[in-house]
Amino acid sequence: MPLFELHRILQAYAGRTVLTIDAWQVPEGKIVGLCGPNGSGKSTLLRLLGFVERPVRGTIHYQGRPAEPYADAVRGRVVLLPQASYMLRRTVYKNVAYGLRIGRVRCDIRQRVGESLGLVGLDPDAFAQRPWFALSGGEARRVALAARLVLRPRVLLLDEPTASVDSASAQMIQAAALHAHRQWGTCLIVTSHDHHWLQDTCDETVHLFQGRILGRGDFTLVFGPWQPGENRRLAAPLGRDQWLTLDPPPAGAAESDIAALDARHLTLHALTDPLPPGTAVVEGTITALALGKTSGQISVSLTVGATPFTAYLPPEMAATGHFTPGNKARLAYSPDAVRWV
Ligand SMILES: Nc1ncnc2c1ncn2[C@@H]1O[C@H](COP(=O)(O)OP(=O)(O)OP(=O)(O)O)[C@@H](O)[C@H]1O
Repeated sequence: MPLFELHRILQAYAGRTVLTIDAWQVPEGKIVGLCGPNGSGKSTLLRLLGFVERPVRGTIHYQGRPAEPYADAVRGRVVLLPQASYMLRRTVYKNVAYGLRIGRVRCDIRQRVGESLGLVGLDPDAFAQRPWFALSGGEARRVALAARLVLRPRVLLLDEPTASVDSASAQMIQAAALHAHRQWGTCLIVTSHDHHWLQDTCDETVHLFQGRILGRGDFTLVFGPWQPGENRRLAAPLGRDQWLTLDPPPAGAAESDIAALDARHLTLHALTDPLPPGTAVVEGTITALALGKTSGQISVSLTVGATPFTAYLPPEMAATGHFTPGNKARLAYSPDAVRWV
């Protein structure tokens, strides 16, 4: 049975639709990443999954049953860490213990609070009695996470958990979330712009764009503006002498249309390699490599002009040593493999 099952979801604010998901399922115990540009609906989706907000239309089943915001079945079990987490005007200890107290969880509260602070790398002796205002931004973020971990939730929804914290705090936040996953089987659903972290950590990554799920995996978005190119194709300038050429959308060319290229449809080539027939090509500089946690797939980030692309590197090609950060490489694609969004 899926942990979450979304059916014909629509969310709108002040009459403006910001999220539409026809059908989507999240399996038990997984780590799912949500990525996509600003405003694509990631936080909105997390709020719906966290049952702190009701969709305008559609149903969300949790463990096979339709669930409502703040229902008993989800309270304390499905827990959201929002981007801007609110702290009670009390000590760190009281902030972390709060969820246990209001949920009347039977446990040794002092021990659990100490454990949770330890998990996020904060020494309970030094931090438990600190007032809420005597914390740095990174410490406050970790206290907010400790206040969720103390509940040992079934689902932990993390909205940009490592945004605007330093790398040491980010590592502690990531390690604490993974501890929950390993120790208690907590399902993690994480939004992040840190592509490499998602790649390293997640069983699957879902790409959102303009309030819709584009698909699983990595996509490159090309925003145009589109111009008439050769063979009745459209072309978008990417950089000096670099053009992405695509077949026009079926409804006709619109300058504002956005193209999505699935990383699975891009192939990487060294500059001297022959190219597959019928493909178009762009040349870029490799900026990073990452190894997918479950897929074992090596993903390569390249920039072509200012546009970041992601492609997958077959293991036999990795051994050639061509595809390392700083090197140039070519990306071949079939112009009819593109999706217009
Ligand atoms: N409470 C609200 N009232 C009105 N509009 C909202 C509200 N919350 C979100 N929106 C709008 O919904 C859209 C999706 O916002 P959301 O925060 O879900 O995007 P996001 O992908 O999380 O963005 P970011 O990466 O910037 O955090 C945006 O256009 C935003 O302005």
